[in-house]
Amino acid sequence: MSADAPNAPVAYTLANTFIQLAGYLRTQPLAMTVSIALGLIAALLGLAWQLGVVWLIVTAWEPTPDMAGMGWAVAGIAGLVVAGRLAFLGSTALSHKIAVDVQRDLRLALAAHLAQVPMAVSERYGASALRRLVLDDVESLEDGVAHLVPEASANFTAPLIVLVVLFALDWRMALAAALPILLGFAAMRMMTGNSADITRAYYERSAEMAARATEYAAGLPTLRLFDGDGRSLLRFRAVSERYLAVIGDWVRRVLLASAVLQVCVGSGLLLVLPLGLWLTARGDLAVPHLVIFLVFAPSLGGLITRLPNFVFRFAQQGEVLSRIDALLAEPPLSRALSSERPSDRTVRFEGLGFRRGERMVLDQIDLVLEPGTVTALVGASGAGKTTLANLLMRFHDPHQGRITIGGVDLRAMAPETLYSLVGTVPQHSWLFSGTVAENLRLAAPQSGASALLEALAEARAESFVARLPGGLEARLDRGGAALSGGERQRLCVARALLHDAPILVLDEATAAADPINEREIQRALGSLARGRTVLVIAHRLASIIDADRIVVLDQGRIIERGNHRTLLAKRGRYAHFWALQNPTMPDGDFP
Ligand SMILES: Nc1ncnc2c1ncn2[C@@H]1O[C@H](COP(=O)(O)OP(=O)(O)OP(=O)(O)O)[C@@H](O)[C@H]1O
Repeated sequence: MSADAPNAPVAYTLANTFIQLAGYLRTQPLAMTVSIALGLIAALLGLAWQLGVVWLIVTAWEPTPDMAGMGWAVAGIAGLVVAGRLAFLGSTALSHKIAVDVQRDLRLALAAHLAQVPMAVSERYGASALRRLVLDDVESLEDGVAHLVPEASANFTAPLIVLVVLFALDWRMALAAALPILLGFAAMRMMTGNSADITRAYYERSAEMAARATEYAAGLPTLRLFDGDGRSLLRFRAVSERYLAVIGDWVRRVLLASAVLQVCVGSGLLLVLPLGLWLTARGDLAVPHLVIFLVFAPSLGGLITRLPNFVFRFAQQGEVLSRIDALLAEPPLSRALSSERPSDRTVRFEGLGFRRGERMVLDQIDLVLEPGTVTALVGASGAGKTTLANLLMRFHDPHQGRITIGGVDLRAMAPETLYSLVGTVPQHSWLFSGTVAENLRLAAPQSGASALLEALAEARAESFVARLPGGLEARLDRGGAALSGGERQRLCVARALLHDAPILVLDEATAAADPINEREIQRALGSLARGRTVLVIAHRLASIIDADRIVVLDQGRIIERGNHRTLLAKRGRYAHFWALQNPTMPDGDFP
């Protein structure tokens, strides 16, 4: 849901965002009601002490002022001021507490939602945008929840009450007091245009800059080698300049608008004072009423000076909320759960098709992975191997056909069931910031230290983990950046061993390893694969010559299948790949 229709009136923007923000607060209705009520009480106490000031002025004007009464009034005013401040502090303290809870719940909701939507969604957003959304955007809601909702309730209610009371006292004077506000509104609207447009442009440019900065930092080693003339720096500069242009435009408009506003606010008394004196001289306005107008008319001016700031902050919140809502509105993978249990561990791809845009990247795939067998996927880059493996892990749902395990469609299977059946050692071994043990227990939370060490030994990772300071309790930061690619991969093999899923997806699991590491990993994978149903993607054909079945993909279709010997004998695409990778091996000389 968009926070703001294009060119929507300011009041619509404010009300819409207010309602959206309030929607996020519905989990804490009592706390929020108390916070808003305290804000209102603070505003009413503010009006009350100003009325006290009116009474003091009128009393002091009398020929024989009531000195004792004035003394009490001063004490009362002081009390009201203090009580007003306390009520306001109570309101914001409570709203800050609510903001922290709302932010925590929202981050958890976003993380949980991201785990349920197709991977295509996170691919579309990109890591930088998702990080901004979950961290920065949710963080910036603090302003909306902790400040804007209670402040807006108080700051707008009090002037509205004042306006109603002033109109009840004397409509001509009230109109004179309100006229600068109406002029100010109109001028501000003309100067700033649609503040939602400005904040959207601001966000887009700053997101572009963040993405470029991340890309620049990540690509520095490559850029140093290839970018001697600093072209990429120039590109980054162009992005920064676009960002500065948006800020410059905004500052110019705001400066002009606020100058106009100051004039309007300053002119408030210019109308009220002469009109009031004239009406009083004619006997049309009582002196106490004149004093009320003189005291309260400037507070209406105060409202309008705060308004641009409120409008901008509300528009900013509206933008943030629309981004968060858009992500939460991404439909999750379907969960048409079936009570049927998989009858066995046979995996079937039946008439499978998957599109990227208009292009079929997998088409008419029929394939059976028999329990306890190893099936290797082979094919040129872009043939669809990773996509097929990802579909088995249900990162996406197929557009045609289906995948079943033991006769049950993946779409009807509870995610817990699916992920207890299917494990993986991914292409890019992923470790999170935490200890080695915590990383391993992600797969099997209940495992004791001895089970972890056993898995590490089987994954040929025991000796390098023992060398880390703290061993199992050694901390891994930045995705395990301090480890080599092969070491990270062996930890992932250990994690997969602990996961103990009967079906395993291996995506180029030895790609990151040196020859010694590779031998170690092959051994580790050998133990991992034993007795399991394995789907392996391997570019190096030497590592899959013992596979029970090799499937050759080309542009999303299966073009050959068989074992190493039968495929070589066929002298088709697989034999061609083999010859390319093993040029020294004579034709027909099979290992
Ligand atoms: N996120 C994406 N968005 C759009 N197209 C994609 C995306 N990921 C993959 N593709 C396209 O889908 C097709 C299949 O890609 P896939 O990664 O499955 O191939 P692959 O055989 O695993 O290639 P490689 O061996 O290079 O990893 C390719 O044409 C690729 O360009």
